[in-house]
Amino acid sequence: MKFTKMHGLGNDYVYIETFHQPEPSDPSLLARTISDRHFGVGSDGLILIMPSRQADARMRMFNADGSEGEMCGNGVRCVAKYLHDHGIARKERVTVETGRGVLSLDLKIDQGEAKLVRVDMGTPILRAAEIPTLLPGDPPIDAPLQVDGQTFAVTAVSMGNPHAIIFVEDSAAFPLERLGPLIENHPMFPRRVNLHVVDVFGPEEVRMRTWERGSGITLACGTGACAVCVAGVLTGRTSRRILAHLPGGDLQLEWPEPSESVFMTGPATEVFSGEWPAG
Ligand SMILES: N[C@@H](CCC[C@H](N)C(=O)O)C(=O)O
Repeated sequence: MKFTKMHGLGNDYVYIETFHQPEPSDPSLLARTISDRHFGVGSDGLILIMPSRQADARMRMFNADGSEGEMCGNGVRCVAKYLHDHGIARKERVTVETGRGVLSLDLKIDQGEAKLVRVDMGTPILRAAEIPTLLPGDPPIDAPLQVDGQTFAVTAVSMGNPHAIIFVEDSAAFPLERLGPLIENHPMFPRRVNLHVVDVFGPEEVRMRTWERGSGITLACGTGACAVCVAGVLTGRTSRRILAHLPGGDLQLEWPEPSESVFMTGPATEVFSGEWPAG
């Protein structure tokens, strides 16, 4: 089975395209084996690029633990790049069907290759029941969450997948490795959650670190950066257009109006291709 390794700001996935080969029989199991950084290719998960009746392609994403996520912001930029660069949809605007509907992506082409992608990520979901979270508030804004004897102020936002945002003084000092799994699996988040700790440098600039549901610490999270942009506006900490510094690099986020889409702009990079022995 042919695969391509790609990343968005170091958030790396193994991509398997099923336009020209059969779908893997058990993508959840394949995600677990192929993502292993010692015994597999090594990645934050697996992404399938599949034919779609509604869009140029359909994306399915699986975390490193084999669980399926509804959306992946860094992943969908790479899918758009793959569609363009590999000749499946050689256009400057492509559409991708995801777990949160059909998204539209604009590609910046340089010497025949897509380098930068701007994505219409759709409107954020702010109803607590649909995020889903049992935290107080609709949406929960700086709601108290007790973890390990401490209380954190948490804002919850869904971009199709669930996110919890905690604003802190110094995200670099936050014990993400220890508290990440406790918050991911907290009873307040019935479908688990992606956690982001954020320090605000100014109304238009933040720094963030992420613990991802199903994959642990990653170098970047696209849907998470969108959720941080929304949480910054909801809590009055940032303006509607921000630059987010993530461990793997920078993303630009924009949420023009409360009822409108969030837009994310960032790079997409292909690393190498190979063949995996079994599907
Ligand atoms: N890295 C992604 C998000 C991947 C899915 C997430 N771990 C989940 O389970 O919701 C991104 O760039 O958005």
